[in-house]
Amino acid sequence: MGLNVDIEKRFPGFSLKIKLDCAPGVTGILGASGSGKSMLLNCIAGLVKPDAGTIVLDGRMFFDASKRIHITPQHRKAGILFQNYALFPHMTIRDNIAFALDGLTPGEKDEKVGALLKRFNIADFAGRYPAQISGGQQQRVALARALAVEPDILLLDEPFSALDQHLKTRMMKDMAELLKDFKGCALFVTHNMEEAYRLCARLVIINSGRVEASGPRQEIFERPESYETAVITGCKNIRPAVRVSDHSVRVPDWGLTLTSAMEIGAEKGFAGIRSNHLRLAGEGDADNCFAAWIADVSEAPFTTTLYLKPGSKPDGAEDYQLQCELKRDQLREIADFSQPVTLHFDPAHVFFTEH
Ligand SMILES: Nc1ncnc2c1ncn2[C@@H]1O[C@H](COP(=O)(O)OP(=O)(O)OP(=O)(O)O)[C@@H](O)[C@H]1O
Repeated sequence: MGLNVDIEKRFPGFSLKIKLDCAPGVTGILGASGSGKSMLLNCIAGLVKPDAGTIVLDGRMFFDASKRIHITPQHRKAGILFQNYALFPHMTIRDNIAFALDGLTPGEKDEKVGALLKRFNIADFAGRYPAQISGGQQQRVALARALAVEPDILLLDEPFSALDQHLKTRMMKDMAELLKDFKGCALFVTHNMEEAYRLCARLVIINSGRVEASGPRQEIFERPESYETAVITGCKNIRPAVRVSDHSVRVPDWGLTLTSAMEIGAEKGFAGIRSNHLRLAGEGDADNCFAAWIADVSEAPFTTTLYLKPGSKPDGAEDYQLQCELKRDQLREIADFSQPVTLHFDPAHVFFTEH
């Protein structure tokens, strides 16, 4: 059971070559802009035809280039939700939802659409056109339409990116509920690490049309195996490093030798620590403590990021090499800090990737 993709698609200047096996559940797809995430979803949905390979869902062949099998999008029973909602502008909300329902009597159709309108709290606008409702309401209509076909697979391509923060939080909660009840495979493309972490049990990292890494989300975040995986999952502090011993690495750019709880296997690679794991040293921190100067400070509603230079005084706000993200209440404690501050690189969170 699950989704098995092994495809190639070539364009001038870009090629997608993806091999991927997804178990039922939510798989997050992360990757830089232009890395091929939407193209992958479009191939699975049947909107783009690969040049070679196979796509199989729960044993059903969607696509097999060698046997010339290419099931139409309508017959794949994929629930698709794209970032721009893709509602038909000339159809009412009710007709948009009913559009994909084949093989039902008018009575059955009405009953089904009525239930979806109610479930997604959009019954009041059933007779309006997409341009006459808000972005959040449009997104709920698109979700209702995606679920109308009772999909075997859900393909969600940055579904919240056009929503404001308040709506995004609400939709994310609704989506989490919905995905909990969904028994099939769901692929969820996002650039947002919080969304990826909250909604996805597993992650696939796409880099230049290839699978860079895949695995349980915690593993991917805690122990990225490549520089690209670390950067794509949002790591701000990662630099070339040289192995010193089984558990220590030298990072020349930072002028530091760090201890890591993880065993360091290769001679050369990259050492990193996520900005939320880099802390100001407290009592009892002994290993991995180093002096650093604050080059700049950036405040968000609940967090503050310090831009730091280890060792010597910075020449200006841009002269920093490390980022340390603190919660607001932590900041209060350091309101009177004197410089340089002492940073603590928790060995449990210092990771090392091979080249
Ligand atoms: N029809 C096409 N012809 C040629 N190249 C294309 C075509 N469609 C997409 N591409 C290219 O394929 C690459 C992957 O595009 P895709 O939309 O899958 O990226 P993405 O990872 O979804 O990006 P984003 O995060 O910005 O949405 C891009 O470089 C894009 O320019």
